[in-house]
Amino acid sequence: MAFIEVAVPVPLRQTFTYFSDRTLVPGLRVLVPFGNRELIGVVIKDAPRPASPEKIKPIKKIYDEQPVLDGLLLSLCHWLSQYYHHPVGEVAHTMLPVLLRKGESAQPQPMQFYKVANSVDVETLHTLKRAKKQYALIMALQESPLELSLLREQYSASIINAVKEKGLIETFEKPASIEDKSWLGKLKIAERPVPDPEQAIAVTAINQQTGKFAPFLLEGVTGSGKTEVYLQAIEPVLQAGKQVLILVPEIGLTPQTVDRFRQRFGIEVGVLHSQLNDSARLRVWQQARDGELGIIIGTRSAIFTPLKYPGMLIVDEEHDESFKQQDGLRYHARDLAVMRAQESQMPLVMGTATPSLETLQNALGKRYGHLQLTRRAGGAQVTRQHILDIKDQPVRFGIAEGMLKIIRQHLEQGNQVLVFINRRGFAPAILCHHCGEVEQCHRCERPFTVHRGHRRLQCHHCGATRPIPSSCSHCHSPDLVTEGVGTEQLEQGLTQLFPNASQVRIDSDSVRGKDKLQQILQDINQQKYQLLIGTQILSKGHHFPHVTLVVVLDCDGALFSADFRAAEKLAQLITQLAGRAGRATKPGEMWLQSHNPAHPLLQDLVQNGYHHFARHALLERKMALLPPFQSQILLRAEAVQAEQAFTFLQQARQYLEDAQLQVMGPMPSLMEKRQGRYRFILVAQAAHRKPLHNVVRLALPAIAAQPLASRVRWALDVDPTDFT
Ligand SMILES: Nc1ncnc2c1ncn2[C@@H]1O[C@H](COP(=O)(O)OP(=O)(O)OP(=O)(O)O)[C@@H](O)[C@H]1O
Ligand SMILES: [Zn+2]
Repeated sequence: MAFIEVAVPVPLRQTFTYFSDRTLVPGLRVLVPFGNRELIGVVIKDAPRPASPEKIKPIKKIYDEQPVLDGLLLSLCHWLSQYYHHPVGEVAHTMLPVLLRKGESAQPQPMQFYKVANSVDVETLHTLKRAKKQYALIMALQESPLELSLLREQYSASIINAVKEKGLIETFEKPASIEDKSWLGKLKIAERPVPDPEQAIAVTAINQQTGKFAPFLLEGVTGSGKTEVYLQAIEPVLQAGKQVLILVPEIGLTPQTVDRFRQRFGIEVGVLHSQLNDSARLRVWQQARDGELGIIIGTRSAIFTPLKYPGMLIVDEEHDESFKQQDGLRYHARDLAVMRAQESQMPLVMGTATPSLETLQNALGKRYGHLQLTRRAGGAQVTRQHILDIKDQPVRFGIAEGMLKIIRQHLEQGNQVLVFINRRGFAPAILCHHCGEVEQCHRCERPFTVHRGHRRLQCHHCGATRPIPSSCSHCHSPDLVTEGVGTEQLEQGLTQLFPNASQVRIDSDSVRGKDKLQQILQDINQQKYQLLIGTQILSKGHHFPHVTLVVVLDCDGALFSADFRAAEKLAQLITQLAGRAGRATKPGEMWLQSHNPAHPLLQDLVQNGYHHFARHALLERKMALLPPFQSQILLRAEAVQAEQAFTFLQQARQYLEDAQLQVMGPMPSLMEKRQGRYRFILVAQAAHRKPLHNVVRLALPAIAAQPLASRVRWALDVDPTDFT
């Protein structure tokens, strides 16, 4: 009999001991009794013989023969649990694909596919033409057979059943086997551009470090050919039969990237993103683990993908906020990438035009190799940036007269214009013209956004919606007016102002659905649209060769934010937006509308660029004793009664008092109330990570044992990036 330590997915910072009739290797999944439930846990190691062995319960079931967390991932799991002060059982769960958390087999299973039945002839198909969806399904299957879960995702059960009953489709099974390194035989390098000198230096520098832990910041201005550097740097890695894992902010937003990798190497690329169904996700996980994929591209959680032959890690747009998980285990995928690269002894390339100050500081401090691309690829010119002072200027739909003129010029030359605004919806507020009352979400105490298209008000903080009222909720006057401009209104306005320019709106309301954005992006590059109106989505890595003008309507709000990262984020956004213009042969320009044209941040950015801004911002952070020169840990608490959340943090504060730490708060979060709960934060920071983490580690049990701990919602956030 053996005693085994198991990590169980419960919010307790410990492992639990069970017995088994045989020894078990770490990383296997087991079913264990826990209270009156049974839970799937992960074997951590052998446990010492407990004091009262008769009280130990048996392991009920062993799911795996091979560990689902290999040695390297298991040590990453321990590191995560330590560093983020998070229960190890929950960490192990987070690291696994959903189906494995639920107990599905980790071994590849035969897959059910559908194809068009052999007996179907043209005439039968003809009779289907009126049943449009059934017809579409048949046409799709005729192109290539589809796996069952994918088919279910795209077509309703009734449609699938209808064609099945008519005998038009039939199933077949694909065997479960996975072919180790089968991609290597198919690998062939498509024609590629000759790298310019800076690109060549970067590629060589990376390749000299093969087989070693070597983190690099690839700081390259927008359109400088960073992706081309990745492509050329991974070439020898793939040729040596090793795998490459690439993290990107959001694949839905940059489908072009995946295509570029596929086309360059002619092999299947494993793709992991949020819209993928659970079985497809598990399949990629298996293929990566068993060496069947050479390239895996995924979003944040793809950092947990097991690799049989780890060769290189790439984090594209490393500054992107989506790499930080904002609930549960609040990990930063970029920081984990550093850990993984170190464990597996491989190079890590973090690329961006707008490095986070954390990564930049590591590069400037020589902890990371620093590669720079200072020129745009293929002879494209740098986007010229300007500020338009709109004080006292007449404004229509949020656009100043002067700006309209500039837009008109670009449109008349047959070019595309991108207009950015940070707000979706019709207007960010609706208020009573008689008494001034603003319609607010009671649960968040913030104004409702007006969505004319849906005829509803929506709270952008909690999602609550209700019909647009016909009279003021306070004085009942029917005279309600909207305040400010959102994408919806801007679109209507621009249609009026430029009736001859075809336009498209791109925000999370207008591009719902999987392939819609991809289609729109294609249409944009085929010049179906002249005016592109949208939110942040438009700032992400897209290649728009015909855009020559980018207009930023309103960035003043961010200039006065209480969040110390607001300036960095704004500078990144503006620079990335500017990077969408002038990427090909035509020169591009960007105009920022502002009531504060002399603001030092805007001036610095426009005159000297992000490169200069970021180095200056680092000096400021240093003087202000802020990250990356200080480490922070944040304790958040929220409760229906503000008092409780506040008091909980105030009591917690006592346990954090230490000469080496600076503790700030409790203070209200930037968003003081959300979904009916009041929210407070407590920030602990220190110049060195170690003492900070030690104090927090010792304090946590006492904090968790406070009576209020069970009455408020609270969480710990290590290296926090979000203070809302
Ligand atoms: N050496 C080169 N010679 C010619 N064209 C190149 C070269 N390198 C890259 N390009 C082309 O330049 C364009 C921009 O390159 P790429 O998309 O790699 O830039 P990027 O730095 O990743 O851009 P961004 O960060 O702005 O998204 C692409 O169309 C690419 O094919
Ligand atoms: Zn709300």
